[in-house]
Amino acid sequence: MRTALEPVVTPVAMGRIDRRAIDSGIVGYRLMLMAGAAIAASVLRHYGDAAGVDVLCGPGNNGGDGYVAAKMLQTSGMCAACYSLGDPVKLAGDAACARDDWGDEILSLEDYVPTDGRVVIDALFGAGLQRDVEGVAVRVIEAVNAFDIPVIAADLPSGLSGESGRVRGTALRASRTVTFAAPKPGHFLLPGRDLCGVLEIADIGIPSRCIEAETEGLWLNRPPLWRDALPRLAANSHKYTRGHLGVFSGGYRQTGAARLAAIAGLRVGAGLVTVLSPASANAANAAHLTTIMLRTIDGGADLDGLLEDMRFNSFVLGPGFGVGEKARDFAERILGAGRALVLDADGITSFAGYHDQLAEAAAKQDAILFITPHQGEFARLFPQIASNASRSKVEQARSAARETEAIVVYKGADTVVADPSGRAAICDNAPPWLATAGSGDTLAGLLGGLAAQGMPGFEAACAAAWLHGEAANRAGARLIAEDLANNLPAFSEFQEY
Ligand SMILES: NC(=O)C1=CN([C@@H]2O[C@H](COP(=O)(O)OP(=O)(O)OC[C@H]3O[C@@H](n4cnc5c(N)ncnc54)[C@H](OP(=O)(O)O)[C@@H]3O)[C@@H](O)[C@H]2O)[C@@H](O)CC1
Ligand SMILES: [K+]
Repeated sequence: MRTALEPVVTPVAMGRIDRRAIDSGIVGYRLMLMAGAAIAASVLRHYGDAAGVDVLCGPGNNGGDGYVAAKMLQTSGMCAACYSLGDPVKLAGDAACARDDWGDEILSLEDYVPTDGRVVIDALFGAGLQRDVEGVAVRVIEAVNAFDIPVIAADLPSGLSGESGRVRGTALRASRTVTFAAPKPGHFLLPGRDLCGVLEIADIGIPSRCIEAETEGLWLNRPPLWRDALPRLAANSHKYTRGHLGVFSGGYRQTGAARLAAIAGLRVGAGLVTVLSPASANAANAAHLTTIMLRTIDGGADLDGLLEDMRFNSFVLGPGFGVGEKARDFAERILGAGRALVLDADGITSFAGYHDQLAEAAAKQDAILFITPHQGEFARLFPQIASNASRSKVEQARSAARETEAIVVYKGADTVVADPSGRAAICDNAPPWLATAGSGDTLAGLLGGLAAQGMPGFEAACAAAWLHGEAANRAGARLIAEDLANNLPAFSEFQEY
């Protein structure tokens, strides 16, 4: 069974999706009934033997979901109590219908105290959170977090921005989050992912055509997004049809990073991989290389000579390379010769303050530039984008991709890939133990190896990030970077996902 692409939609786009569904004849309150039912079902499934449920209801439609869930749980025989933030008489529209259908006592949120054995439904704020949480809501959120009782969040843990995954003042820490129709960026971007607990995506009867009409080129990074673009071996494939990856080594004492990248590039399928080493580091590299070849590249003239061989079609520059003019010069020569370049680590830092020069080089015909910054490198290369904290990691990566004509792999436990056209994907499969020395070098090699095989840029970057996480999961918690390449899955395993 081949599963479909998984779109991720912003809260604003979700509002448009709701309106499309309602305009097509679906009754708005019906959506709220379905949303409340999904929350109630989750409570019964996971906490059915709790002593009771306390439903914390906000002043908007998120609160409405809470009243619906409370009614359904009460009808199922569970003891339910509703607490309102503000005067429930002021509720309007569907939320007012839900309050009336609840029809039982509504207590003030001021009077709520967490109670052992009971479950909390968090229906204070969802997609409509526009500003920092304040007042009694802060006190209650902090009390619930401190009490450590099960919390089921309606749509989003209250206080979490569905757009950016950031906390607005304070936020509840949920055990489970039930969202509706499609996940939001805040469910995957950190710290949001940690605050959501287990994420459930409930079908509330919104037709998929309404979701598809409003998706804005953002997906969860999963194999359906790129598996059809993976390199495929044909009976007549030979090593040169599988591409030739060149990985630049640093000096005598900085050679390991390049070898990690080179091994990953070979393991992911590049036909040939050559470590491009300064003469001073040849002995160190030669002592450790077998299948991977070695060639001396000291200066620009050596590199120009190598670039005359069109079979060298992809390069990794940066791991252990050193920061400075030489890295900039090499990157510009490679892009100028119309090759794929993965600019990583020192390669990225070398362009801090020279960002326009990089964009100019990336615009050269046939050049494909990948930039793979972690947070610190991103801030060095794109200080203005990074300092705009109101924009999500997705939006920041998109801006960086547009500005540099590059495919940006903005790394972290929530790696975001973005391309200049605005397509973007969020990765959620990286285990915490992937944060280890040499992990980034391996990712750069995977990407260089896929690019060498001619995989289109956006898909190659998404595949590299996902494979990197998958290999780490397979290797387990004692992972060191050397293990990653040996734990890559065969492509055939998920081509039929
Ligand atoms: N649309 C649909 O069809 C469906 C929608 N569904 C549900 O609706 C939810 C979205 O509902 P929503 O748009 O009413 O927003 P919601 O999250 O309830 O918050 C808005 C209220 O909170 C207030 N408020 C905001 N920030 C605040 C703060 N910091 N501190 C204090 N107050 C603050 C804000 O006040 P205002 O800013 O207007 O003064 C307003 O009163 C969505 O997440 C999902 O659960 C489902 O039923 C499925 C069908
Ligand atoms: K909520």
